[in-house]
Amino acid sequence: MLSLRDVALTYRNGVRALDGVSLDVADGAFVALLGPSGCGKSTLLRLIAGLEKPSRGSVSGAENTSVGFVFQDPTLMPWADALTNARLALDLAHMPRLEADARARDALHAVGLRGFETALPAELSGGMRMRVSLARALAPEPRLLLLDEPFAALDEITRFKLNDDLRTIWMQRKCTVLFVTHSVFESAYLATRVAVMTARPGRIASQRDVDLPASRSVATRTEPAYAALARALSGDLEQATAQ
Ligand SMILES: Nc1ncnc2c1ncn2[C@@H]1O[C@H](COP(=O)(O)OP(=O)(O)OP(=O)(O)O)[C@@H](O)[C@H]1O
Repeated sequence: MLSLRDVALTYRNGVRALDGVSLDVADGAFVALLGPSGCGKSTLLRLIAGLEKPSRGSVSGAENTSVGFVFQDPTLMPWADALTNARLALDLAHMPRLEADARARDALHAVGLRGFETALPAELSGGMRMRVSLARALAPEPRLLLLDEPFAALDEITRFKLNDDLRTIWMQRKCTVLFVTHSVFESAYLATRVAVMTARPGRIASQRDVDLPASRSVATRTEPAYAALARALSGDLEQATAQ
């Protein structure tokens, strides 16, 4: 569905963020992008979303697809309640209020925020604010969901819960997910495939299919197969960073 071929991007200040990225993401896949700090993971997501143009190579497959974007920071409008925040993209698309409200409410329910429609961001915890941000991305029912280290700033308990909820949403909505993370464990837990990036200028150094049962839970985190995968990915990451 989504295909990147030999993509390079050099910023105007001369920083070579990416060089030679090739990646295919099948319809319905959950791909984790794992890489060291500053390797160009965010740049890669912005390219896919059409927010940047490659200096070389091609990005295809996402042009006519609805895309949802979730950033590390929830970036909510502080004066607006959860429902209004979740409705933002629908309002910008001039969707009739009744339908937009229904869709935003559905999205808030999907992320576990039933009953918090009228809460302001300041009245919500960090995890709940991230849930609103996720609902805002989900409300237009995108086929492709791009997440840029969305849970990095959250405590471990909250992050684990959001990991499970994101897996459930992905399975229910059957969308394609591209998830950027620094965490070997998070990538192994979430994805169907993990693509490991090199240090800057970033490219895909290796990819590994995640051969764990589709249903993942707290028990997964202590299974030998999960530990073995995390160990293998740590090795991949070490090798990629040395390149
Ligand atoms: N708009 C820009 N102009 C110039 N340089 C940029 C721009 N955006 C990013 N960079 C540089 O490009 C490189 C890659 O940045 P990017 O944010 O894509 O990396 P990242 O892997 O997501 O980093 P992190 O994991 O730290 O969030 C960095 O060195 C960054 O400073």
